[in-house]
Amino acid sequence: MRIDVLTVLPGLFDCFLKEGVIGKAISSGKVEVKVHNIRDFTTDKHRVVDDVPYGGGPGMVLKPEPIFRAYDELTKEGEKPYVLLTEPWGEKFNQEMAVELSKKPRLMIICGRYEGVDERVKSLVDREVSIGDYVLTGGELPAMVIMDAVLRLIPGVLGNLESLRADSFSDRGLLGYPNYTRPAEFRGMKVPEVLLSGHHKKIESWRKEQSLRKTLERRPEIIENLKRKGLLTKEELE
Ligand SMILES: COc1cccc(COC(=O)c2cn[nH]c2)c1
Repeated sequence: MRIDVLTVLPGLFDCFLKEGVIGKAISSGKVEVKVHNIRDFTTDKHRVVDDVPYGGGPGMVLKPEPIFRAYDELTKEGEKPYVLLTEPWGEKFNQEMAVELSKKPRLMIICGRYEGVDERVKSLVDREVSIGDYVLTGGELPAMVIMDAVLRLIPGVLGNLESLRADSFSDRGLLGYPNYTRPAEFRGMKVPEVLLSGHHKKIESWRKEQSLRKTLERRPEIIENLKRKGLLTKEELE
């Protein structure tokens, strides 16, 4: 997968693209992520990327020209990217969308900022995406959240150990089961016996039950959603 990011603050991505699983996925060439400074696509001396809103009102709006110039330049060759725009009022990002996006050969993420982008930029956008109902100073962190969730789903990125994690749970948006590691007892708190039993079938069903119970308690709408989509097996429904 190739991802092009358009932002006025490219420096925010430096650590994210160097460290951890994401850093390895890029250095190994499994994925390609290029961060572009929108300012590099301005033509005026002051490299202006924003301007005051028509109709008045507070703040500034990201101008269309530099973004369109960047889009034209970056889409001259290769596959057309699936374009995301990060803004607070977009479609809510979730694991289902992460799975869908992980199958695209090429993404472009335009990071909103200030009061937002000029509306005409949306003619380039396939999906306006929000990571939550709150307002940040810029769409760069949401872009990193989206890339993190998407890139970890690319085959080979997580490596075989982690990818064996019961992703059939998180892929369906179910909450995770409790995790324990040594010691078996710590400050009087014991690890559940079943996890020490070595009985894999019992352990698997205990984890599934824990995950479903926690999801039903904290996020019943996820269970309802999965029921409606027929994504819960009948024994899971019991
Ligand atoms: C008016 O403030 C704006 C305008 C445009 C972009 C942003 C940054 O994005 C977010 O705040 C966001 C994205 N998903 N969830 C929150 C803020």
